[in-house]
Amino acid sequence: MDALHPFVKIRRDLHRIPELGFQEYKTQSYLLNYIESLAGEHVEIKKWRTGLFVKVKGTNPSKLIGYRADIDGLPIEEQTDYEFKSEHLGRMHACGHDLHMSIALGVMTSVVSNRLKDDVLFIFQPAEEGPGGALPMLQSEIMIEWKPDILFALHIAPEYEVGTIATKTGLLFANTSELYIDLKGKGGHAAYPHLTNDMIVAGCNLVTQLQSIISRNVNPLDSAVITIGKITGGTVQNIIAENARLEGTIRTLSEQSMVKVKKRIEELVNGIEIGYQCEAKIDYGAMYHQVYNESETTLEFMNFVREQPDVTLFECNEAMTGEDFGYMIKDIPGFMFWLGVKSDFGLHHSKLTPNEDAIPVAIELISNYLQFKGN
Ligand SMILES: CC(=O)N[C@@H](CCC[C@H](N)C(=O)O)C(=O)O
Repeated sequence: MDALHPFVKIRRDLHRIPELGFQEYKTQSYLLNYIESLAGEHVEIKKWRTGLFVKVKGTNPSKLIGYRADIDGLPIEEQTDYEFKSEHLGRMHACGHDLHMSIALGVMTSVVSNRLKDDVLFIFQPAEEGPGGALPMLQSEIMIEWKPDILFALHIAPEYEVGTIATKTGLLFANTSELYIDLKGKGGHAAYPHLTNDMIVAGCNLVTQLQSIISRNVNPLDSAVITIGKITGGTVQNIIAENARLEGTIRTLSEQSMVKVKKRIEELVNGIEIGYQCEAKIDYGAMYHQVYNESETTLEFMNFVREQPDVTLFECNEAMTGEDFGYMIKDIPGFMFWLGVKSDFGLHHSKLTPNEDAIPVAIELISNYLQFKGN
């Protein structure tokens, strides 16, 4: 039987211990443990909340190249058949951050043993799924001092075969905003609806109305999404619900559409308040800036990928996914790309099973890219 690739083993170790945003204590300690085993005078480690900055010094640096990997998991009960399944009840690495971390550790190992001329900053970022670690990390004293000259990141893509690298210049990921709507009416006996204001009925009606914003208020050529992923409300089956809460997310390709969608949400919620004689509160939670790939660095990377024997470049369209990495490359030139990991189940699914062959492929590609870019 073939021995397990060392970074596949690391991915599996990390897969067992998914933690939510800003609670990544075990993850941080696992990463630290590994990175300290590499450490020498050329490796400088700084902790930032539950994340890490690791600088691998070059031999004669003229720039700092940044590479970011996100580290948090999701509130999902895993349903894979893995023998290395999540050990944390109701938590899962269902967005591939376990692969993102193991690939970054593999690249770091290669850069430490094969130093570049330039410095490389590895950023292990907490809370990508929410409430967002990129912006506070970017504003931290550490990153102000260690501000990369260029910066990149990857995201696994279950829809592409292993060996596919997909990206484009310009807009890659949408603008996002979380959406929380609390409704408060008047509860009462299930048999006396005329004496109550039922927030289950109001909430369901609102969910349906929200869909009309996308179909009737947003230019069809400027896509947007409103997804309500969770509804809670009521107490038991024979009591009319006094409260309901809708939790969702808004995605838009343009920043103007985000403003417009929010304005329409507020108008419709206002209508619900009047129509159902209830009180409503809207909270937008975390918002992420779009991921916009800077032309020069992206084109250079795309040309580099085209020359590599084991990978194929695919020029993809933009996606409605969000990523707070968008904040990091708002002012620092850089890019993000998709890494093919073919899985029958997609991102945020309880049965996501990325093909681990993508791990060595990515480590080799990124290590070679860094040798090309940083020497
Ligand atoms: C790559 C990915 O799946 N990212 C998440 C980011 C979530 C941002 C925030 N919590 C929201 O829901 O708006 C995504 O769901 O796209």
